[in-house]
Amino acid sequence: MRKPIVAGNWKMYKTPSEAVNFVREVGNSFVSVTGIDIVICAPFTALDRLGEAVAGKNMALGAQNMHFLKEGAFTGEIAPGMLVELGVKYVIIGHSERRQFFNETDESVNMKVKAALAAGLVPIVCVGEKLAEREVGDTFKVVDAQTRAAFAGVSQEQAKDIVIAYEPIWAIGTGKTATAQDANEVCAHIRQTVGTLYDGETAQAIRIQYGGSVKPENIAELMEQPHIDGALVGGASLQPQSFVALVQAAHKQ
Ligand SMILES: O=C[C@H](O)COP(=O)(O)O
Repeated sequence: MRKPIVAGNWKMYKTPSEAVNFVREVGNSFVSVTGIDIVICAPFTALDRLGEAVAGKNMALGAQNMHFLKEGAFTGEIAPGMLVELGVKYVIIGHSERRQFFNETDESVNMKVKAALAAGLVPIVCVGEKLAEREVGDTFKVVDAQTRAAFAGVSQEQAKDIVIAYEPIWAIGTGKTATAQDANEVCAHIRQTVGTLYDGETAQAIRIQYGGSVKPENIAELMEQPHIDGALVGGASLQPQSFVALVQAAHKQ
């Protein structure tokens, strides 16, 4: 039985004080919630104060990116150990916005996945096709290649800890969601790919989220699907009431 995971990806929104106010407004909503992992992936600048704010609130902290080296002369970059010291548990790797705007490649994604695992962070690895790729029927081919590349050189034991987020790029921030059935079909294919890389047990253990215009209104149907274990949520995770509603709707499944 895979534990569901709902993660908010705040992208480049919220100052540190806005982030702390969010947690204050969420209050104790999640304190007695069990059986689901609840994660906030905040901007780097908010992580320190958030670490204190979420203590005892049953929310884990995530970052949205990191460098693959432990340290070095890389102006503007953040190393895995810097995140660990702030109490960060998860890190999004290879989000399509980073692939599109910041030259993230399958190779750098793989290096970051390995570095995150080595540092004790749980990578949330994003895969997903562009609209043009979907239209020519290449969805499976694209997610298959991205998944294989991301897991290259990762041991079976480590692979089980990785979370994959399937995010069709055309559904991000557009209000267009893949149908729950279509999303499930792609997640099933990703699971199958993991199975060919490792084995059936690993494929069954790995958690796969869907992302792309997820809202409190559509999360339940997505979570009902057998291969969807959670959601990576952008816009709808920014308001406390909406985030609480997302977790509640996801948790009923
Ligand atoms: O990481 C989150 C995704 O990019 C989805 O964003 P969205 O929920 O605003 O469509």
